[in-house]
Amino acid sequence: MAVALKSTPSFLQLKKPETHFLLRNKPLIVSTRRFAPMASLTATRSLGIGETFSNLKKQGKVALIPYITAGDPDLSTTAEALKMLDACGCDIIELGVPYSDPLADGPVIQAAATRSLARGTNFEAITSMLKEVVPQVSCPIALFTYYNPILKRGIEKFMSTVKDIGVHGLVVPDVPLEETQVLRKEAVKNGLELVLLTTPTTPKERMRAIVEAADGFVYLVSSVGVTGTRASVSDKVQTLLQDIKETTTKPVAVGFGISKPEHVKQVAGWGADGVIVGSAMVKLLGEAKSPEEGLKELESFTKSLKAALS
Ligand SMILES: O=P(O)(O)OC[C@@H](O)[C@@H](O)c1c[nH]c2ccccc12
Repeated sequence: MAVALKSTPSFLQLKKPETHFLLRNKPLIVSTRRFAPMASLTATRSLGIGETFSNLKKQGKVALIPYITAGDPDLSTTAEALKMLDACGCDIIELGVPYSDPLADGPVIQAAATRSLARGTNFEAITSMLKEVVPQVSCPIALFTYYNPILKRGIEKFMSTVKDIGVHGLVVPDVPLEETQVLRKEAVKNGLELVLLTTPTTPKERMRAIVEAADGFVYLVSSVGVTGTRASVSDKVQTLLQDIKETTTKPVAVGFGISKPEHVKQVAGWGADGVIVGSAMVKLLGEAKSPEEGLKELESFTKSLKAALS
């Protein structure tokens, strides 16, 4: 049963879509992992998002941040994909909780959510998979979910669950900026960093408020509309990056439409601290002839993006 939102999510209005993301960083060298034993679990946590970005910055490196949909094609393949993406040197992983109404997503990620839900993927199954996998992965994982499922579970309960499974972050694409406060308070209470999103149409003042409130890093959407690969990345991103960097020293990662090594190189060259790739990854994994095939294709694609950043 969906919980009615108090106000229309700003992201969905598109005229000034903002979304609030939360991601964490990973240590650059696994041996530098800092463990904070979890109260209720033996699970340990890698470095936070902000720390991972500063590790990368010290080495002049840019974060590679993939997004995949949990349970597509199935949860055991998701578990393998998380470990493989980590082994390929991804710095942060955005893991999507499939939702019936993914309005901010384009056709590829919508289809992935539909496939995953049709298999019966639910939040409980995802969290138990993550309890197993998080300790085996050196890079931080951020759970990506729409706002309704959080409201349905209750923000406090949801946040403590996310913390207990060792997840580092939370991505909520449709929470109105005005309601971020509550989410952020609970996130901070549970040691989670909330990354906020700004877009090409976010007014300067609003962008400043988002940047101010963002933890970890700022998510800059490269183009208006929904997620999905684009033939090229708009060179407006360069100016947008400069505008944001004039207002903050926080790291800025760029997402939407990025699907080739040359896109990754270009965005990194414009000064982005991180590059986010979703649909191109989801397509390889979810639309392959078999899960093994999908993992293989995803691995070589990820390596090609990683090579473009070294
Ligand atoms: O799929 P793309 O165009 O590569 O963009 C990243 C995007 O998938 C990921 O960050 C994401 C998945 N679903 C979202 C919804 C809103 C904003 C961002 C997202």
